Amino acid sequence: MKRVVATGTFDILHPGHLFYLEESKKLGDELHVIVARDANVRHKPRPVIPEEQRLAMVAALKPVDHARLGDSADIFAPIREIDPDVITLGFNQFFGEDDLRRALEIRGLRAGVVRIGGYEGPLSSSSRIVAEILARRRQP
Ligand SMILES: Cc1cc2nc3c(=O)[nH]c(=O)nc-3n(C[C@H](O)[C@H](O)[C@H](O)COP(=O)(O)O)c2cc1C
Ligand SMILES: Nc1ncnc2c1ncn2[C@@H]1O[C@H](COP(=O)(O)OP(=O)(O)OP(=O)(O)O)[C@@H](O)[C@H]1O
Repeated sequence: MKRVVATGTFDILHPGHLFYLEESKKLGDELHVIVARDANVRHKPRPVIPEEQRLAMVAALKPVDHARLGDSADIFAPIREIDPDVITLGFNQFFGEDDLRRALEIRGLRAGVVRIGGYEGPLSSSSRIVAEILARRRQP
């Protein structure tokens, strides 16, 4: 049984998320998704959708076998529990492949790291969807 872990914020779902999760699932038998905690999203504006609601939507997607909220303090705690064969990074995730490989090795975790490509859709980005909503709803 080959386990794959995918991660992300998943604030306002779009086909780019689906593409990332489908490609991740193809790399193994069981796809586990770690959804970022609200408090841990500091590299961009805080998510609009609360963490439990983001988790519920991700868990309902076809390629996803298991989804959970991430740990608040140690991002490697869920990895230790799941013990995946592969961890996928999305095309725009800020973690570097080699940095992540090194961090796993230091902790004695055996997972390989694979970067998934980008999906080209007209509105396949949570922040672009938010920007589009703001632009369309702006009062004249
Ligand atoms: C291997 C790995 C494990 C992660 N585990 C957690 C976690 O336990 N808790 C959490 O809040 N975020 C965790 N994250 C971070 C987020 O899921 C997400 O990748 C990060 O916030 C980048 O978000 P983005 O998808 O918006 O670029 C993890 C990321 C990686 C790469
Ligand atoms: N268009 C896309 N193509 C492929 N993968 C994507 C796409 N958009 C997001 N992903 C991947 O899905 C996962 C979760 O993405 P995230 O929650 O950061 O959404 P996002 O749309 O990229 O957000 P934002 O626009 O705010 O940066 C990440 O691994 C990310 O790389």
